[in-house]
Amino acid sequence: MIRISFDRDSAIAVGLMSGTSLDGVDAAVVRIEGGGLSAKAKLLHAYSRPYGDELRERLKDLCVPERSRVDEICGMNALLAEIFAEAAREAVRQAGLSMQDVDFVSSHGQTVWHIPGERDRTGGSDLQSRDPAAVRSTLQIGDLSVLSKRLGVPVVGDFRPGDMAVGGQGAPLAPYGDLILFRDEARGRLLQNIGGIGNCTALPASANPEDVFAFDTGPGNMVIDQAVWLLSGGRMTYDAGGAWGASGTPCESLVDEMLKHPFFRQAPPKSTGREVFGKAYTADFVERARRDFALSDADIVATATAFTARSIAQSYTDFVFPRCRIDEIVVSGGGARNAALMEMLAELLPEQAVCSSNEFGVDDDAKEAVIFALLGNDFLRGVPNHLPSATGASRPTVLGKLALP
Ligand SMILES: Nc1ncnc2c1ncn2[C@@H]1O[C@H](COP(=O)(O)OP(=O)(O)OP(=O)(O)O)[C@@H](O)[C@H]1O
Ligand SMILES: CC(=O)N[C@H]1[C@@H]2OC[C@@H](O2)[C@@H](O)[C@@H]1O[C@H](C)C(=O)O
Repeated sequence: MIRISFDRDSAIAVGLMSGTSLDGVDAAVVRIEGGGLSAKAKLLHAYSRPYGDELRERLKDLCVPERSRVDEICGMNALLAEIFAEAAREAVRQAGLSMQDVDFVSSHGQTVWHIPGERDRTGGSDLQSRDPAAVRSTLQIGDLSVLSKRLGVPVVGDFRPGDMAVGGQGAPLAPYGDLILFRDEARGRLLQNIGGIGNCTALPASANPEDVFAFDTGPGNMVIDQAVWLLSGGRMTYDAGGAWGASGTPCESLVDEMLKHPFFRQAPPKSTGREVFGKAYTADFVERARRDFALSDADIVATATAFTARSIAQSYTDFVFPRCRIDEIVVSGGGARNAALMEMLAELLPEQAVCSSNEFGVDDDAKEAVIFALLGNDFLRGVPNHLPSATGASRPTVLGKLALP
């Protein structure tokens, strides 16, 4: 086995995360002490570089098979890396550091497609006749070599395929970092990230790695964002502060119907994405809301918000609360800024304190970027950096790939 030598106890890393909401790339400059589950991370600076409307729409289309083009995926792989490099450089500058101070960058990349499990075994053991669109696989773009050559530092990335190669779903990976950052001896914590997709990590009090479980709860802001974009004729990309949603009344019977989607019944481990709750899903939802329920625009946004809140709460009732005691729900991701959504969640979950990860010293916007810095740190130390209990992998293994400058 090749083991990369990484013998320093403390490193400065930049974690990069471009998530499913396609709002931009988050960069976290982090000082990491040690490695593995006892690593300590201190966020030195968080920076987000937003994507303009044109780039966001291009990226959305790349994630829709009918509109996606292979030449554009190829080019976007290089282009996004250039954009990530600019974001990393700016984050480091704003932290008062220079690239010479940075030991490594660790990049999640941008997911364009994700097939968490084998859907179709047609062809059986004859590999050549298998349907490739049904093979367990995942694609994150933002080329690691381009990033490394531009920044002049080693870049770790492409974490998900390694988990799939040992039978996992390639997601969620954040629970490993949640365990490092939020484990508590006395209190059971549920970490809820609300990005494009919603995902939660259950950390029972004094959890060992095998006690942690995690899964995607369904859409995070994805349906709200897309509804807002459609209803505003492309002028708004999200519901700032949840104001539009708060001005309407949710149609609970439509939410009841939406919660019948098979994803919500599926037991964890499970993951989802833009393939399921993307543009087409929301276009159908908006059309039905108008045609069958005669909802106003404000009521449609309120209904999308209630759908997100109830899908999260229902996931806990079905899959978390029967398994372990939870005292606190710690929300991170851009959804923590949607007051209407946060209020609905607090109302649906009266037994637990619902708070933001900011209260634990982890910037709610930067949490995932910090976690990817931790994953890169462990890759360089040869330490397994995922939780098979969360992804369904058959064994712990070291995830990631390395590009050198
Ligand atoms: N002030 C705000 N008010 C309401 N919503 C907001 C606000 N700021 C951000 N958001 C929402 O948060 C989203 C971005 O969240 P985040 O950056 O956590 O997602 P992501 O990392 O791209 O997604 P994922 O975690 O699913 O990969 C935006 O698309 C928007 O819907
Ligand atoms: C394939 C993919 O990119 N999945 C993302 C996405 O965004 C949220 C949710 O869906 C989660 O499964 C995952 O990201 C986080 C960081 C994870 O792996 O834990």
